[in-house]
Amino acid sequence: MQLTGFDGKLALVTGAAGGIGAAVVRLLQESGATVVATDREAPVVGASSGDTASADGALTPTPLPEGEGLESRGRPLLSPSPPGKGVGVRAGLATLHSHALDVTDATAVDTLIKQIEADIGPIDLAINVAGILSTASVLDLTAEEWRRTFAVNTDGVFHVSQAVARVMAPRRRGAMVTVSSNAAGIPRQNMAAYAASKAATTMFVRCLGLELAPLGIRCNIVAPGSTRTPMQTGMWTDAGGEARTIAGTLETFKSGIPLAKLAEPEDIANAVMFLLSDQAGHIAMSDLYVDGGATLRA
Ligand SMILES: NC(=O)C1=CN([C@@H]2O[C@H](COP(=O)(O)OP(=O)(O)OC[C@H]3O[C@@H](n4cnc5c(N)ncnc54)[C@H](O)[C@@H]3O)[C@@H](O)[C@H]2O)C=CC1
Ligand SMILES: O=C(O)c1cccc(O)c1O
Repeated sequence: MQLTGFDGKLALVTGAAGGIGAAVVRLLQESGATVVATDREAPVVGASSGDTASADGALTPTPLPEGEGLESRGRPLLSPSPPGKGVGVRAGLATLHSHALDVTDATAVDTLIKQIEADIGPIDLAINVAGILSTASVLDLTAEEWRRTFAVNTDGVFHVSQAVARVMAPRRRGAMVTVSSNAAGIPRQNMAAYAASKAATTMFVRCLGLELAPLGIRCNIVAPGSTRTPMQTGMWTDAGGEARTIAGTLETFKSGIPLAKLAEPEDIANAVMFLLSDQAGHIAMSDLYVDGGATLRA
């Protein structure tokens, strides 16, 4: 099946310097969409041509000189990633813009979205990927860590989704996908703040989807399980990860997954692409689990 609906579209991605965000950006570009890739610091664009990609394919965040306009930050990506690795969308040249965006800052979110609409064009697709992991037992969790986790994972999705909804609503078209987590639905040891923040986000996106569906705007969720990105590998003690409250080896993390392997960032990005595509035209307010079956494991 060839996914369609991306050619000439404008997509905004948050958390684009991370493992999953970088994979989403790559697939969007390959599909012919113009992409505005954002992260706390502006992601380096063109990383899939090999100049700045790290071992896991994540874009390396790099601060940009101040005072540059959006257009000057965008440059065409001349070498799309190798064919065959992504979903079945048409490969082609696409423009990639890079911009710093801290999703916890509602004013910055609003300003950037207005700037994109004025300088580049109407946003057709928005993908919330930015997130942080908090690992502390409830007894140790500080109020500051709780607030910070919600500020990024929940408030951040609210800020971006609301600002995007406000520009999409009058046009009565568009699609949004939010990357939540399978932790949104299952209590997890030492993940109280994270899981609660994702549960709140998941319910927010369902309500958002309910309000926007009559306008023809589809809002959906992708719920990954363990995925091979810096967020995940940071917990592997055998891979030099931090000794966090939740720690284990790759084998420990695989053991809870019926498919007996971790997701790769592209597995998650493929699901995002499907939900954004024309082929998901009747899917709204849905959670798509991409966790190798972990959630329904007895
Ligand atoms: N890796 C995994 O096993 C899983 C990840 N997820 C979710 O997937 C999403 C992507 O995570 P990964 O790519 O795995 O992690 P990652 O750590 O590689 O990427 C997360 C990105 O979000 C960015 N970010 C953090 N705070 C931000 C802020 N205030 N404003 C803008 N950007 C900010 C980071 O700079 C980073 O580039 C997250 O929402 C995460 O919760 C969900 C389930 C499993
Ligand atoms: O399942 C996991 O391992 C996991 C790790 C980090 C973040 C998550 O959301 C997870 O579901």
